[in-house]
Amino acid sequence: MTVVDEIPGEPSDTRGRVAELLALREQARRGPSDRATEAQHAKGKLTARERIELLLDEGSFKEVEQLRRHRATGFGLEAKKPYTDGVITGWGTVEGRTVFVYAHDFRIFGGALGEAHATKIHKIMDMAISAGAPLVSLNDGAGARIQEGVSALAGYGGIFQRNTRASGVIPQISVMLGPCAGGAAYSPALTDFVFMVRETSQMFITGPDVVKAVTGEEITQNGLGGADVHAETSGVAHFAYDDEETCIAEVRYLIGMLPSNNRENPPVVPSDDPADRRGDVLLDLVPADGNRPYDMHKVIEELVDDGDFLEVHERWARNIVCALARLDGQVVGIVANQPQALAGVLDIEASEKAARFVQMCDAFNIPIVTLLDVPGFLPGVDQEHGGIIRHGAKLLYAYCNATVPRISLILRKAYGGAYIVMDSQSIGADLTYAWPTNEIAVMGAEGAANVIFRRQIADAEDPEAMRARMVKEYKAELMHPYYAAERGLVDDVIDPAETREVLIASLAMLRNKHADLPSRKHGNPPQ
Ligand SMILES: CC(=O)SCCNC(=O)CCNC(=O)[C@H](O)C(C)(C)COP(=O)(O)OP(=O)(O)OC[C@H]1O[C@@H](n2cnc3c(N)ncnc32)[C@H](O)[C@@H]1OP(=O)(O)O
Repeated sequence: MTVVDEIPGEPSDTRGRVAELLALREQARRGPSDRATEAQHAKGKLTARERIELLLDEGSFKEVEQLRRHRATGFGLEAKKPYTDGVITGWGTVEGRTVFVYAHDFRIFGGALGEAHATKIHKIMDMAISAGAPLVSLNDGAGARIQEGVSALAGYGGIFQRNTRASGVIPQISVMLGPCAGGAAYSPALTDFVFMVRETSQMFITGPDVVKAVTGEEITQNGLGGADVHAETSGVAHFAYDDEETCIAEVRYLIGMLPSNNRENPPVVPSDDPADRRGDVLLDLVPADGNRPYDMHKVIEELVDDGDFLEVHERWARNIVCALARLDGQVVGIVANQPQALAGVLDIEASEKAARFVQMCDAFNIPIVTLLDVPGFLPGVDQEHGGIIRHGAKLLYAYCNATVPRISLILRKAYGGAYIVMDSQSIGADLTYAWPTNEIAVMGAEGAANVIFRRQIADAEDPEAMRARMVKEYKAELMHPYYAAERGLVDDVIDPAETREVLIASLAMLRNKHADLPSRKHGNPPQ
């Protein structure tokens, strides 16, 4: 394939040159062959350009290095030098705001990454960082291009380094739309959000063949690294959808909730939902009895603008809910215990999930609202041996480090370390509220009485009667709803129906909050 063969006009004048350019562009846009496009569609997948069209506002895409080709040799590569080199890069807009994008073209070398392909991605990442705009990768690639050896591996290194440098500076969103192996799976893991599509996208470090050779385990690609696995079990994916169209529409929705970079605030969308709307339904929705479950989603729905929220990691660690929503038009990150799953305890996965979310909110100037109804950390050998101490510490560290406005609200119980960790006043919450159903203590009354009145209970003629008396005494002394308010450890006890109004007024007061951390290279957070 040479340029000369394809010149439709006379190249010696400018019109001929322009005709040549248009022909080359058309060739690059079309891609390798109709057959390759049909094969891509037959797998239930869109082409890279079709995906970009769905992501960006109509007609806004500006491509960079469309005519780039590789210069690699060997293994027949000299004869196969397609334009774009298998990745389409550029920028456009989402709801009028600039967004950078790169999209692997699976029709070219299976979207595998060679040297030219990698440097195109490096360039667009550098542009996104300089311009201070989000970067979206539409991944459908087979990892390092085998024929290019170490050059391909080095290309990945350049991406990882830029992912890390861009972390907390611009939002980075990875959309997985095909089988992504090796390096193609690591870059997404460094980004803020990972989206996947069921059946057609997979992520793994080594595929099923290698797994079988090394461990003897037999498993399908989806069983090893499909969307459900990563959205429910591993926590690698934040979102999973049934088709590419819905997935990419949700990426657009998420972008609308995020600032373009860490120096901006998230976009405010004026809301018709009254700031002082009462939530009387909350009085019945949350049972006063701390042991009765309810769905925290319904509480969030009642509090936020128009009942709309975007749940992150919806199906992983369901005992904690992390969601982006708006209160009077302003984006907030909500972290809430879910009494409906594992009674809302904090365990290893819930701690990791919430820690990453809090960290993301803090990086991108999103105020955090924490809704507590937590019986404590989950006890057990598995949890202790699995490192609940260091995983729980991640959440503690993330909150302690966060300088965005932070408001916490205790709905019912908040016991022990979990109370402290979930944005208590003592670790820096700007405002803490409690409903009159709150119960804050080191532990539940039964457990507490068994420890501190052990001797009295053992020595009593009727130990059960003594235990009941001591539990009652402990509750009356320490577990009444105004114990914390009397000590200034919550700023106010509020009527649940007025929660929305209180949160909105508090956020408005905190809008210009400014807090500096001591100068340091970086912290050393628990891992
Ligand atoms: C640091 C790292 O990234 S290490 C990881 C290196 N990558 C890998 O080990 C993955 C190797 N590839 C695969 O396992 C499979 O190709 C899969 C799972 C990604 C996709 O499988 P399928 O959908 O069946 O596609 P298929 O295997 O036909 O590949 C499509 C085309 O891409 C090519 N291709 C696939 N992977 C690569 C690669 N890593 N390098 C170069 N070309 C590749 C195939 O040769 C094929 O080319 P052709 O159309 O000219 O025949």
